Amino acid sequence: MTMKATPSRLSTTSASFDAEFKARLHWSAEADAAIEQVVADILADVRKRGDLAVLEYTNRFDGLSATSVAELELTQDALKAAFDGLPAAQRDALDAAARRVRSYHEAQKKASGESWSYRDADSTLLGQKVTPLDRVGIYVPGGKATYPSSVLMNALPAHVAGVGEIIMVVPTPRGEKNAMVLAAAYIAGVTRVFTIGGAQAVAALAYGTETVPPVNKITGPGNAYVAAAKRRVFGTVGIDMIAGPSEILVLADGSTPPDWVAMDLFSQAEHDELAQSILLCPDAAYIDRVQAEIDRLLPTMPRAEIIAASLNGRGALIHTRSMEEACEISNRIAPEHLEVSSSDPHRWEPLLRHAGAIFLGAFTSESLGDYCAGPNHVLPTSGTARFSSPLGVYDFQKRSSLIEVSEAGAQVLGPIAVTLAEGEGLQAHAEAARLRIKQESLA
Ligand SMILES: NC(=O)c1ccc[n+]([C@@H]2O[C@H](COP(=O)([O-])OP(=O)(O)OC[C@H]3O[C@@H](n4cnc5c(N)ncnc54)[C@H](O)[C@@H]3O)[C@@H](O)[C@H]2O)c1
Ligand SMILES: N[C@H](CO)Cc1c[nH]c[nH+]1
Repeated sequence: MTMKATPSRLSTTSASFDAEFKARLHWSAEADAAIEQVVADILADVRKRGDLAVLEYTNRFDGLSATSVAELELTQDALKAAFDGLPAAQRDALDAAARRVRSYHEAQKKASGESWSYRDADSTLLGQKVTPLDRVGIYVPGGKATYPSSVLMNALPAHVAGVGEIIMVVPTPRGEKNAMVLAAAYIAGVTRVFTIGGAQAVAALAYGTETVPPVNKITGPGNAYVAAAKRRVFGTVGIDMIAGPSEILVLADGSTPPDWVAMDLFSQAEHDELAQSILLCPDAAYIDRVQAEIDRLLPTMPRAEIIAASLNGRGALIHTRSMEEACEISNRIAPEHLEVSSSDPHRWEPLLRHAGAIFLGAFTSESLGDYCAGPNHVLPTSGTARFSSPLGVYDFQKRSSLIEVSEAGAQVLGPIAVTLAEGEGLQAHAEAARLRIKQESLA
């Protein structure tokens, strides 16, 4: 039987558009009660039984027969050996990608990640001290594909931030270790690596076990189980964002070759059956041509089954009245990746407000951002780009306010604080400020 991928065809002029659009829109782990229940049970079990539970789930879900979690830790020698053993082309590509990702994040740190302070005229000092996190856990997915690029995207900004210890987890289904993943961990200076994944790995990092140290924050992308687990451990640890199944939205004016657009839609669909690829375009004939390219190209794809499941289940080709309307719908979707496939991308960019990353112009395939453009590929999904940002150096830092009030400053601030504290009925607050006000200022 020939496999077909026919994303839903919608039109904004149809009376049923809003309902159909809503039905297609966001997948969310919250909506999937079965996943939520499985994840809640795994988290509780790991919290209670530690290593033993991690071991059982890892053996069950990843098809291993390990006898201890310690056995699942990789040594630094193993990481180096993987790097040394790579074919030169792979080593060079990893090095080149790492250089670009590092430079981008160094620039990001300079722009917004440094401590700052200033003094008032009375020499009171005010500012913010930025400190790196002590220990972070980075999740590198590994169930349906392997992600050396996600090792770099997680670990390099952590390094640039100055994080003390970087603990990486990555599932290795059937015990198959990917040499590029290990080599990327070596290049990016990861401190410890455990070959565990899913909700059990998130739990181990959040609560700690006999073998896996507890971390301050967990970052990184993953499938629906990982996304649900991260959401649930928030509060015990920090998390970066919800970075679940991948998404692409292509906003096309019809000027890009349709096979380029079809392949860009495939590029995210091939991650996961739950991934989402959407095309928005005011030209119905162009949408037909993209569908024809989907039909032509699908049989050539090694991951055709996953692509077809994703496009049939969650994909959409949406005919809009205009590019302006396409931009407005894109803002409602708030996609992880937004490609502006237009001959005049800068005309539309100012209209676009919500997206994890915006790719401008026909030559900017989203996949270049996945690997080596420089910005981070760990991005918010499921509409969370309305309030979340790409993973960055700032995720691996925290800030403390700095306040040093001079004696003169205490005379200015004290009376204000006294009045407000008394207004709140908090007498000790008022007295603490009053004690520092000189008698002559009170007179
Ligand atoms: N948003 C982003 O920034 C971004 C970046 C890269 C990848 N991704 C996404 O990451 C995901 C990677 O998913 P993956 O599956 O390849 O790897 P993964 O590592 O996220 O998940 C694999 C793990 O899921 C768990 N699991 C699988 N089936 C289970 C079940 N029935 N019950 C309990 N646990 C189960 C297992 O523990 C397994 O080890 C994809 O959805 C991809 O689109 C997102
Ligand atoms: N597209 C993913 C983010 O959703 C990142 C990635 C890694 N490798 C390939 N792609």
